[in-house]
Parts: sequence; C-alpha cells; structure tokens
Amino acid sequence: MNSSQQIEALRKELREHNHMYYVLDQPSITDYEFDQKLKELEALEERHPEFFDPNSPTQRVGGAITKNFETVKHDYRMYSLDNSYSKEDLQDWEKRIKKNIDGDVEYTCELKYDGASISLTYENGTLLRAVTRGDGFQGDDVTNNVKTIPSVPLILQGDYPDRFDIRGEIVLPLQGFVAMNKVRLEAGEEPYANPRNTASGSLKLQDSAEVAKRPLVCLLYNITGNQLNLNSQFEALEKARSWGFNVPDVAQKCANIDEVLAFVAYWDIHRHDLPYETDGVVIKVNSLRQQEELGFTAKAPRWAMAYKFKAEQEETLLEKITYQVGRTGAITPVANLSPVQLAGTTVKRASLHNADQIEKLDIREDDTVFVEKGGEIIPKVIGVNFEKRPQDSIPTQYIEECPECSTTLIRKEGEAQHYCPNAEGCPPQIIGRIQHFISRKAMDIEGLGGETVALLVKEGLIEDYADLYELRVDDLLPLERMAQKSAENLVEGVEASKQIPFERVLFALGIRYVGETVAKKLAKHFKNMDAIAEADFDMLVSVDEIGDKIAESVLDFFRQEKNQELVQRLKAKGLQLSLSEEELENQSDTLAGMSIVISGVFETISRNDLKKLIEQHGGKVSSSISSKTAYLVAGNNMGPSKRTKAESNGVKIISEKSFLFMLE
Ligand SMILES: NC(=O)c1ccc[n+]([C@@H]2O[C@H](COP(=O)([O-])OP(=O)(O)OC[C@H]3O[C@@H](n4cnc5c(N)ncnc54)[C@H](O)[C@@H]3O)[C@@H](O)[C@H]2O)c1
Ligand SMILES: [Zn+2]
Repeated sequence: MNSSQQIEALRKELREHNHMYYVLDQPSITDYEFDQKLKELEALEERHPEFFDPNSPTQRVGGAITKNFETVKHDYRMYSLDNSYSKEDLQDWEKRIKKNIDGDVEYTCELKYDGASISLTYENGTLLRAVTRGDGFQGDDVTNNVKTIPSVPLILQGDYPDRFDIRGEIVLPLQGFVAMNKVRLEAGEEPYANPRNTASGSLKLQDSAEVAKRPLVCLLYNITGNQLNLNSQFEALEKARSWGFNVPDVAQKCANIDEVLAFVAYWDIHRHDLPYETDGVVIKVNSLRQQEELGFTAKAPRWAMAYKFKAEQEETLLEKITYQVGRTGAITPVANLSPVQLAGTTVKRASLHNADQIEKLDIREDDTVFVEKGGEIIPKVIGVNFEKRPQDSIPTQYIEECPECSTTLIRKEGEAQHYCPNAEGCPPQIIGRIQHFISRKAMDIEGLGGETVALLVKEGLIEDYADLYELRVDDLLPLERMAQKSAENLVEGVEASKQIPFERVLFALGIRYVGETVAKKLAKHFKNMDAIAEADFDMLVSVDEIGDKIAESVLDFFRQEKNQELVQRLKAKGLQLSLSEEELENQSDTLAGMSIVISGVFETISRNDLKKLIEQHGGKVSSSISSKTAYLVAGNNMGPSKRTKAESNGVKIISEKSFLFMLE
C-alpha cells in the first residue's frame, strides 16, 4: 500500500469506528486503540500535507446528528479535546503554549467526565434548549429529555448573564448503571456495555418518560457567550456553581506542569472513589485572555489538553473456566482467576461472555490473561499473554451439555449465547424462575428470600411458582432453621401477594424480554392475561414499542401447555390477572395510535401528569414534531420554532384547556 492508500484506509476505518461509537453507541475497539490509530493517521498526514482533507477524522469532531430530533445550529462551535497519555506529551504542550504567550501561565485542572457532551442555552435565567455536540457545528435538540435530569436547573439564581451557553457532560453514575443492568438481566436481556454509551443512548430515546427513569447527572465545565464578564476558567466554574449548576468541586488551580502531574497522580488512584466514571484529567489554561490568544485548531482548543488514564488492567492466571446457568437457561462462561488487585478491589472471577468470545481471543485454562475493569458489574478478560502460554496448552472445548442437568445445549441462529433447553427439569432454571417471581419488583413476597426458594425446591416442596400458593405452615416447619414465626410470615407473605397488580404479575411470570416496562405496556394495552395469551403476532407488534423479538417470546411462552396451566392455577388462586376497575376507569382509546408533542409550561396540570394522561388514553408522547404528530399541546412560553415546525407539517396546535376538555 502506498501512503495515499494507507491514509485513505485509516480514514475509512476511523469513520466507521466513529459511527459505531457516536451513532450506534456500540464501539467495537477500545478508546486506547482508537486513539492510537488516530495518532497514526495524524503522523501520516503530517508527513504528506499533499493529501490534506478537511473531512479527515483528524480534522473533525467525531459525532453526528441523527434524524430523530430537530437539528439545531450551535451559536458557538463545540470542540473536542486533544489527548495525551504521557508526561512528555504534556511538557511538549506547555512548550507550544509558552511560544505563543508571554508571561506566566496558570492552569485549571478538572476531571474528564466520561459521558455525552451537552450544550445548554439559557436566556433570562431559564433553560431555552439542550443540544448534543453532534458534528460540532450542529446537534440534536434533546431539550425534553434533558429537562428530566434533576441536576439541570430550569431556572437560575444569582447574577447570571442574559444569554449564554453552558457546556457539560451527561453521565450515568455507576450505581445507577449497575441497577439498570440488574433489571435487564432479570428480564433476560443483554446488559448494557458501559455507562458512557448508556448515557449517550439515553439522551437519544424518543420517550422522555423513559429518560426520566434513568438516573442521569449533568456535570458542567464551560461557559460560552458574549460579554460574560469573566476572567478565568476557575472563576467561571465558581460562578456557574453559584447560579445553580452542578459543577464538581475537584477543580484545582496549578502553577506549572509538575503541579498538574501531581493532580493527575492523585486522581489516577482516587477516581475509583467517585460515583461516576472519569477517563482522565482536562488541563486548561486558566486565563480567558490567554485562551483567546491561543485559539483553536480545526478540532480542538489549543488552550486545553486531556490527559487520559490508562484503563486499569492486570495480568493473572486463569485457573479454570466454569459455566453458569441463568433462569432463562442462558449459559455464561466464567473465568476463575488467581486473585488479583484491580481498581481497588480483589478480582477472582471475570466474565468470558460466550463461546465466540473465547474462540476469538483464544482463551484457555492455564493461560495468563489480561483483566480489565470498566463500569461493568464483573470485570472482563480482554486478552491473553501468549508469551506465557504453557507448551502443553490445549484449545478450549466449549461445553456441549448443561453443567447442571446434562441436557444437550442449543444455540439459536443469530444468538451469541448457548441455552439449556430443559426449562422444566434444570435446577438453576427452576429456582431462578421462582426467585424472579418473588423478587421486589415482581410479586415482592415478604418473608421469602432467594435462598429459601432454593431450599424449598431442593426439599421437593415446590416445583414452580404456582406451588408457592399451596404451601402450609406445617409443610415448612420440618425445614432447617424454619421457626413457627418465620413459617407463618412466609405463608402470610404469599397470601398478601395476591393483591399485587396485574402488570407486576405479568412481569413476574418471567417471559423472556418482558421486563417491567414491557409488562406495563402489554397490561395496559390488553387489559387482562387471557387477551395476551390469545393475541397473535400482529396484535402484539401493534403495541407501542413491542418489537418482533418480544412478540415471538410472548407467543412462545403461551404456546407451551405447561405455562398455560401455570397461569390457570394462578388465576384459580385469586391473583390479579386483569387491570383493576380503577385502572380501567381511567383509561380510554381516545388517543389510540396518536403521537403527541407537548411544549411549554402548563397551568392546571404538571408535565408528568399530562404525559401520564396521554398514555392512559392510548396516545404516545413524542419529543419531536413530524408530519406523523397528531397534536401539539401548547402551554405558555412555547418556543416559536415549535410553532413554525407544527404549522409547516400541518400539525394541529391545541391549547391545554381544549386538550383536557377533549379527554373528559
Ligand atoms: N472506541 C471507539 O471506537 C471510539 C470511536 C470514537 C471515539 N472514541 C473515543 O472518543 C474519543 C474522542 O471523543 P471526543 O471527541 O468526545 O473527545 P474526548 O472524549 O477525548 O474529549 C472531548 C470531550 O471531553 C468531554 N469532557 C469531559 N469532561 C470535560 C471537562 N472537564 N472539560 C472539558 N471537556 C470535558 C467533553 O464532552 C468534550 O467534548 C477518542 O479519543 C476515543 O477515546 C472511541
Ligand atoms: Zn440444564
């Protein structure tokens, strides 16, 4: 390959990675690998200025705008940051600065929050709009989604300027991320890969009510605008804090690069104590006058530099590969490791994901492997140190039979995971289903825990969740550590669960892909269990947000006689298998199939209640106007652009009062 071809090939490859990272939120290589390739391209382009291209990934911010939101041009461009991974890089940067600036240079060090960039515009102290970085020139208007984030002030306090942009990062704290993944795993869904991509994906959801459920946080770090009367970055941070923004107070002023390095060294260790992920430190020239003198390159400010932490990685021995069976029968291979210290915790086990992953990385027992810990629940093995592979090493044979019940495993076309099909006889599946049934978000049975369920199954007292409703105190007393009182509590807890509303019973059944939200949607639409059991494919996919995969899974569940029987037994025991009178009363089909946008401030009803009301009447709340929008419900102070857009798309604009009247 000649240089020109090499450059083109790299550009093409990096564009593809940008697309996967920014648009699909599903990167296929690590950030470090991406940065190395970008640096390679930079070096090549520098040697061959004749091939300069303003559209090269080295010259442009990597993001893109989507078609799902209104596109908004930024008043002030949004830039990326240059990266460095070493002390030498930082020293070179300082030299470049000193060449252009006379006198002393002071720095502000901040943490580099790992989430999605956002620009908030405020006018007269109220939030006007929130726009993603996009390609740096224009982005997606995600105002409705961002308004659901509690740390974004809708109204400011203090001496704020008339109009300004404030930039920040929307992140998903680790605790919230882990909780979200727990729910997904419980529903038999693939977990989200990491907090950054989940935060970014959340902003792009069409349903703001879904966004509101995600525990997002908005951290701010930059004020941009005209005549702001600010002198330094550090001062800007303090001001923003005083106006009501969430500005982390870790920022520190540094007099030179050595002080900067001390800040980096401190946070390289203490970052693990933070509630959210950070992937480095951002160093900025503190004086805004000096920043102005330094200006920007095509892609990034010359006055700022990101210093990226290396992902925490350790080498350790993979002693044994074992296999776990989940409640849906999914098999997960697990690496059992010689204990190793990683990111402040001792790691003994790591996920190997699936057979393909093991084959791709050629992972074997007795290998020395690299283990990395990101935001995942458990760490993962990312590669093998082949130099340390023993001579007599043999390739891993993925198991063919279930480790718990010896049934031959199956793998459906297009799926990465192997499954044990013996749903009825495989102990971890039986126990897992009942544990899911009693869990807090499902039937929430007081006095009964996961371990007791396992014991009840082992002792032959129950075989499925309907059996729980047959248990009597006398059956339980012979069990180990089961006193009269706990036995009574258990039976009472089971009895009380008969009042749990229909949608949660539906979730509790443990139908694959039917998580909490999907269960709610199905319950609301079909109103009772029989209707769901009798629905065909077309009826199922006609429900908002129910896709092919979920529909197939529901059909599959009710096709099995055993499941039909289970449901009949639950019905006979008096569980809630339909919506209550009260829930039914508040429902109508007035807005069935309609997409509705709400905008502005409402007088007699809160935004959230209005959204709920629309959903109760069969409508769908959408954040952007298109020709498919049925109504734009206009509150006070609705933006003029919304009105124009509605008018040009022939969308009916309706007042709060008329709309509520229509639903009476
Ligand atoms: N793995 C992949 O396939 C892939 C693909 C594309 C990009 N990437 C990663 O993304 C990076 C490029 O992304 P980028 O252009 O968003 O740059 P970046 O994430 O390296 O840095 C710029 C961004 O940092 C954020 N930031 C966080 N805290 C900040 C603070 N305190 N002050 C200022 N900014 C702060 C801002 O959103 C800013 O836009 C690459 O270096 C690479 O690591 C990875
Ligand atoms: Zn099995």
